[in-house]
Amino acid sequence: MTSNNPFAPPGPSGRQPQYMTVGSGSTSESAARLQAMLDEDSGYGGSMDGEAIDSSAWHAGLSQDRFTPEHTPVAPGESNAASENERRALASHVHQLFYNQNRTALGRAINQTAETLRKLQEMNAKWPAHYPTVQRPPEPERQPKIDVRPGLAHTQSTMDNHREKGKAPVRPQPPKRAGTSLGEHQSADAEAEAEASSSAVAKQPEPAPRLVTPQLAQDFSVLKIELKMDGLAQSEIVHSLEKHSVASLLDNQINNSIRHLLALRERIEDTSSKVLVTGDLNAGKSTFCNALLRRKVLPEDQQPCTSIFCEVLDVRENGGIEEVHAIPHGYKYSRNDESTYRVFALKQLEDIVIDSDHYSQCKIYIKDIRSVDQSLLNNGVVDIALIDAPGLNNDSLKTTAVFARQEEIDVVVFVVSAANHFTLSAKEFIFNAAREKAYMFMVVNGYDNIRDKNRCQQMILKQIAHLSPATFKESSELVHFVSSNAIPVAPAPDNGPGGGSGGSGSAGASFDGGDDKPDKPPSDDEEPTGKHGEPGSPPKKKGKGKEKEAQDDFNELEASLRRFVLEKRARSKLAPAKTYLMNVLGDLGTLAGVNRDVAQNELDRVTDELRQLEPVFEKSKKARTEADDQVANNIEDTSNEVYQLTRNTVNSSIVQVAEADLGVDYPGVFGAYNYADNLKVAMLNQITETVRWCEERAREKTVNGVSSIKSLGLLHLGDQYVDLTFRSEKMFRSRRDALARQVDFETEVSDFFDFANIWERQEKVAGTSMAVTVAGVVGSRMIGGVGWLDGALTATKVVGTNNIRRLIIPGLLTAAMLGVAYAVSQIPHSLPRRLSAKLSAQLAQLDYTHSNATRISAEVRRALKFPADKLREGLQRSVEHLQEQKRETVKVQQESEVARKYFGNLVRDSNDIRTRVQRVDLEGPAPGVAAAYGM
Ligand SMILES: Nc1nc2c(ncn2[C@@H]2O[C@H](COP(=O)(O)OP(=O)(O)OP(=O)(O)O)[C@@H](O)[C@H]2O)c(=O)[nH]1
Repeated sequence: MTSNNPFAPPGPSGRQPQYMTVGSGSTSESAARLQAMLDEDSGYGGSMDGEAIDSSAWHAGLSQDRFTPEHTPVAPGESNAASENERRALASHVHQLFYNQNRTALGRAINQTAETLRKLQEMNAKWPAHYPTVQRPPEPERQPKIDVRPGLAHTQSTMDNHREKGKAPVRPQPPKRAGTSLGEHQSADAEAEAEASSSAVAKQPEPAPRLVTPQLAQDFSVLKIELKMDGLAQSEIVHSLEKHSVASLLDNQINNSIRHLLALRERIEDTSSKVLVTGDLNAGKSTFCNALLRRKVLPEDQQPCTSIFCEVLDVRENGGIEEVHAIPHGYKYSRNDESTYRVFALKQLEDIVIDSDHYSQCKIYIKDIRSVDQSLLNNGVVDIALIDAPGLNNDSLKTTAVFARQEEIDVVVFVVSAANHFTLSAKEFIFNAAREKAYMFMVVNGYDNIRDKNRCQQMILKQIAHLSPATFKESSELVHFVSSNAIPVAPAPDNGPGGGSGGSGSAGASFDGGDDKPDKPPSDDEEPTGKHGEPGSPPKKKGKGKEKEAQDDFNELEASLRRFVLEKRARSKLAPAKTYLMNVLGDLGTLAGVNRDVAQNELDRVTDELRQLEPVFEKSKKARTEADDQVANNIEDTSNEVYQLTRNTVNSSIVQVAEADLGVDYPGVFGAYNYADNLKVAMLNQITETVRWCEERAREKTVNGVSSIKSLGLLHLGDQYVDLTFRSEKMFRSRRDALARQVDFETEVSDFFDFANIWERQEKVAGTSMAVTVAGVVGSRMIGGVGWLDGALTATKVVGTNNIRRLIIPGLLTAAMLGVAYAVSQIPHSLPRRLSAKLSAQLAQLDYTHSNATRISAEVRRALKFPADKLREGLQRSVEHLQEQKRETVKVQQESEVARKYFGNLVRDSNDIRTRVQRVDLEGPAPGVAAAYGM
């Protein structure tokens, strides 16, 4: 298409083609302003708290979804050519197509985003995501969920004061993943970002583990975690939260987000637009609604009557049946479920609207008697529902305010009495609603009653300027001074809502103005009615009657309202979805980016940790084996050594006990037996003492052994080695005096005379005679009891036959005496030997040496075994601990690997969806339209 195409917009067209204008020619400029106004409307249609619609690029164009009726009311003198109408109809269809395309694209994006969020939930359950906390600046206004009305600002400042004044709360130890958060291991980007930030931020206390930079936290809009706790700053609360708590908060947030996305999907799929008509009691709301419908549907009365919300819908939505569905309190309306409402005929409406005791609202299905191009309800493009609200008074003010905030309310029409102006309730309502919906459609009704119309306009506009500056700015388009009762309406159904301005019965054709028109015909000197406040706006033709003027004004209002509703629809339905999607996907991207980096950091950290852990683990295993061997050897060597030492020492002690100076004095032959007993005791003591000495040595060796085990422990376990107090005195507590009981031998006479030994000894001793020898021999025989005769014979042999007779008697005596004396004198020498020999024999029989050596070495072994076992346990524990650490680290490594991949993909996916959402152009002309019109 070229610029000379027959559909080219007439007149100088800026960004707004003229053929788009609905209504009189005089409104095109206003319409253009409305577009500009919509550009700036950041609150209207916003469905979420704080949800901002970035409409800076908004401009009116072909893309705008608007009703282009075949017989659009036009200003006098404007061409209403068929081609114009066709073009408008065509444009309307194209716009609808474009709207549908956008709606489908957004619907698909919503599904994908919800699915992505669900997957994030699953991931978050396995790998608790790191979450940037909201580190709110101290200004009270930054508190998003707290009323921004100045009066309430102190709420937040109190919290901050708490934070400043209160002592810093004790923060728990960081969770395990501490080292991996960007707060500590910032990625290059995050670092650059941190550097770019103010020094104040840099001076902030060390970011807590799971926090990322505050800047990132600020970026979050939808998935922001809001926490409130008295006296604690947000960040401090999150600081103190364990990672699973953060994860469950995020999970909760995701749930909310998914819920909201589904609500948005429902909303964009909903083809209807709801217009809430509210205002003071008796302002003429019902009359206004009836005028819009050109039919007397709602009861009008001079006294307050509407006390429930009455929603007027097109009859097609109820299968073509005109009726009223009254919804009792506590029921959620569902048209297909008759148990949720009660059905009444239209004529019963009068009774229903006042019955607020039983019903909360009602749905009125009516047939709009006007044609599709004139009808507001049945306009061929969008299903509009008109909601007549109860007059604002103390009871319903709150309810209406809540109602007005509902997402499905696209437009609020405020009806104010021209005579009464704004009441306190009205002001309060507008002030509150202005936060949600920046623009409001104002209908100043009952204008016919006003004589000084200029003054009235000025006063009302002044009030509007104060109450809703945005609306005031566009007052020419949004503020209308009309007389609703001047509009001819079709009569009420039989016995239906009575009173008011029932028309002649020919719908939309009769302009008789009704019975109760208070106006008299205008006089020439009367102020002209018409658009207010527009400099240079042409005065109304004076020749025409007031009725016609009032109808023109109302027509103008209708055109503006239709524009407002239809144009708003695209923004109020699609824009919140787009904005929310952009926000949530932006958040997802940020969250994913942060977590991808965290996962990467974590992966790097654990990989590094594993690299370091591997040799430590191997070393620990080796140490365990080595120390095990060393300890075993230590025990073996020590106990063997102790065994040998004991054995040798005790053996030699036994052998030498006879020679040892036992300190027992020989009291003489008469105390020989005592001497023998004492000797025995002394010998036993000597041997016992030797054993004790061995035990002492064994104790020393054990102490050495224990300390060498300790050094092994310290060497291999370091700090983890648990030192044990070794109390060596507890060793060898028993069996030390057992020997005396075990050894049991009697001293015999023969023990006193060790002849064999004496013989040996006398040869060595000088001066001993043969007689001694003889005496010894004889004596020994005699004493030995072998027989004295043998001894005598032997002596004969020795002495010789010749001397025998001479020597026999004295010699024998002497010899015997000498021998006995000698033997007796040898008792101190003989007895110890004999006793020691006997002792030795008995000890040998008792296996004394071996059993003591075994006992002592066993005790040593036992004493060493305890610390050795402890050391082994410690080493084993250390190995197991390292093994566990390794297992854990490998697990974290695998999880981080998975998380890194997942979040990497999430970054990509969320960006992809976001790009697609971004491409959904709610602002510019549809590409098809642009092409068709050569734009
Ligand atoms: N003169 C004049 N009277 C009007 C106009 N609009 C409505 N009225 C009358 O004002 C009275 C109240 O009108 P309603 O439409 O019932 O007012 P309402 O705001 O719906 O009242 P409630 O729903 O009870 O709050 C009726 O008697 C109407 O006929 C108007 O533009 N001019």
